[in-house]
Amino acid sequence: MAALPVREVQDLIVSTVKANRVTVVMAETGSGKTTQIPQILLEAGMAESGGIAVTQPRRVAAVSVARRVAEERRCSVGQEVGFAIRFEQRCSSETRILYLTDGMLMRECLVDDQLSKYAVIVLDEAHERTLNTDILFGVLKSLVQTREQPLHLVVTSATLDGDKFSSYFRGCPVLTIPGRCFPVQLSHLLEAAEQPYLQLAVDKALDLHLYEEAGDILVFLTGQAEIEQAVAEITSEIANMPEHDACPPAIIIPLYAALPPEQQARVFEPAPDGCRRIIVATNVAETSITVDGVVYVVDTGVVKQKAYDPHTGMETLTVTSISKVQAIQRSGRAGRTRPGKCFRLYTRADYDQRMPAETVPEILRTSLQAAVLHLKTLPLQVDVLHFDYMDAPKRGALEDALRHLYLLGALTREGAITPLGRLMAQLPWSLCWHAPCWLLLSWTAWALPSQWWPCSQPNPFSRGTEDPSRRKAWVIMFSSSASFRGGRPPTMPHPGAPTRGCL
Ligand SMILES: Nc1ncnc2c1ncn2[C@@H]1O[C@H](COP(=O)(O)OP(=O)(O)OP(=O)(O)O)[C@@H](O)[C@H]1O
Repeated sequence: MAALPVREVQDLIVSTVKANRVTVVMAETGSGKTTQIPQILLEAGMAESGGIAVTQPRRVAAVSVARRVAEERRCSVGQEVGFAIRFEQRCSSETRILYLTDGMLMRECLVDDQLSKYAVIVLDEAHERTLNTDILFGVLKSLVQTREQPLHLVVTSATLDGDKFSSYFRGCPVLTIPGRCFPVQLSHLLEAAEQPYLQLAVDKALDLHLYEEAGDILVFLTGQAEIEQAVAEITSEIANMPEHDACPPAIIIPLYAALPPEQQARVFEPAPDGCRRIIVATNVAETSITVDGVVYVVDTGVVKQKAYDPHTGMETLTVTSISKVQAIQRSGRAGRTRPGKCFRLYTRADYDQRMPAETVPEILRTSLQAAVLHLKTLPLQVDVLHFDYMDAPKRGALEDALRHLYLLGALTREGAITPLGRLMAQLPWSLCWHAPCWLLLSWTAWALPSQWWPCSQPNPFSRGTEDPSRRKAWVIMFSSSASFRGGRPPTMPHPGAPTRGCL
């Protein structure tokens, strides 16, 4: 196989990264940004004074890419190449290239705000514009200027606005690398469909399975319930095909973030001979990952995304149209190990006229109170009003968020986070539920007869019992049980414990 496009220009990449504190690299999906750039920089001796960290917006990508690069470098994961995600890290003092989620890199700042373990940080899939990535942009932009020991930042994506990124990063160079691995043939619906997208996607997957040549199929849907329904329908349709249709065997594989890691890993296991895999996934499969064997992509054009309604103050997960950037990323899951085809279940006019060019950054579609609380939990002393945002929220809205958090007791008058604020940041509920919940809790605590209290503890809120430490302990106990319902017992170490022992 010919060299990947990124390898063709490796000398240019090395000289540009060495000569600049920040470099933006744009290259087609599958051209080798995630797997090759860190190796190129390692081979050029750029990991001598520190390691190379490569951030990924999703855990599944961090793990699968680390495995691939370790395979290419003929080492075990955890030696020269490692990964660090919530609850799991495979790295050691030998590790030079570390793939980690952007949340994990943020938590590294907890112990070392200079990130002194790293000589190079690659912010991959920068177009995703998660809250964490946007904060890292601001933090690292300042760190590359101020850190004594040189730090190089590389920002990569197939689909970002190079000019905007360059002007944000003080006019840094933008390397645009041409060429892709294999061609991907795109097709759109000729006219708007009348069926719901779920039905369309199931029908398309069955059609491809029956009539197209060998190759796995990747179908994009929006969430777990839909995926389970699609998996059940495809499985039952294939099982009920009349024998004369000579339907070949197929394995149907779901993929979504809430699946246990060992089930997610099934996506990377090759199909048995003569068998086709049909993978039904959320946008966890949209960027970064290579699923060897995928030839056909079915793009429904929708995604489930966090949205904030300023009128109700509620955050909701809403099914909404993807952006053009996401459509390009989805089609880019084909054409990585062989030529591919992408079937878009929407018209060309929809793509041209209805789809937004880019995904709205998370900071602009999330509750600002939650975002500000998140910023305040960081040890970075972020000044939320003057932080160097790439797309800054309105100042008035930031001030409202600060005021509201102060009224909830999450911040002090000076704007510092309180212990209650830290608890609130851990709870799995939308912030708009906190005030009623705390009120209900206080009322219950005040009203309950003392013998009903757990473990016959005296009621810390009852009249006459004024022991503040007991009161605090009970609040912590209550909050802990709430956070446990969110899936993580409070006594466990924080999932984002930094990568101790790595590099
Ligand atoms: N697990 C894998 N199995 C087989 N081939 C792989 C695997 N991972 C990567 N590759 C090969 O390496 C190429 C480069 O992958 P890489 O993830 O570095 O591309 P990329 O430019 O980062 O893509 P994207 O923009 O989609 O993240 C792929 O196109 C594919 O040919």
